[in-house]
Amino acid sequence: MTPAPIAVALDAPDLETAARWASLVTPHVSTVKVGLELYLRYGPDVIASVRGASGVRVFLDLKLHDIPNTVSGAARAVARLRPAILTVHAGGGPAMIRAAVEAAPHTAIAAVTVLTSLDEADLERIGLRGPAGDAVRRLAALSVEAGATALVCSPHEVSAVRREVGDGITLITPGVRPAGADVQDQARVATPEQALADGADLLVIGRPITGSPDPGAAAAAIAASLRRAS
Ligand SMILES: O=C(O)c1cc(=O)[nH]c(=O)n1[C@@H]1O[C@H](COP(=O)(O)O)[C@@H](O)[C@H]1O
Repeated sequence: MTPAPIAVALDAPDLETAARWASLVTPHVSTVKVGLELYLRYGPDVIASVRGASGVRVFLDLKLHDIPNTVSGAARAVARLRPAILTVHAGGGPAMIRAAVEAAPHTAIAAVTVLTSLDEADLERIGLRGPAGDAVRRLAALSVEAGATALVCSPHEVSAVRREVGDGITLITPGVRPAGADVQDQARVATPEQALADGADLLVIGRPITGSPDPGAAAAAIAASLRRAS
């Protein structure tokens, strides 16, 4: 069976747990995501550990955000690990995004538009007035112009972003919760079925899978619900 278009966020406190989660979910999902918690603790070795024997695609979510020269060096430093995807913050601007794209030519640079944990009151406070969708579309357009081949947005904006950037750009949506699941610190959420129907290419799902007593079964259940819905 083809693995589902899901990146399981391995936000684990230790490498053993992350590697265990990765091996339990990889028959069911296409990708695993390594974020700041694991990478800052274990560094580059974490990539080989979670890739394991299966060779699953690894999404390295470091959300780089600095001046272009610094991001260029950082992207070059991790490019040798050959992650399939590397995140940068779109708010770093076009020159920064382009620097990452040029420094990691074999990795898809994914620009994070507006974090899915922010609601409109938060955006107002940080000076991004108006609907979240407006900021997301603006950041998406500038990121693609700067060479990003993937974008991260919430499921709420994914159809508008698809209209903005067209086909050929990978749209990645965190903020995904199965019906009835706790939204925790996410603000702009939808179900996996809805996110996919609205045009997402890859769903980032963490705690609804890794917080389950049986992460393999939780991943398999979401993958099956996506197959039924498609
Ligand atoms: O870049 C990301 O992956 C990301 C962007 C964003 O806007 N929101 C967001 O939640 N994420 C990541 O997606 C994952 C979501 O995890 P859960 O909320 O546990 O499903 C976390 O690893 C976040 O770091």
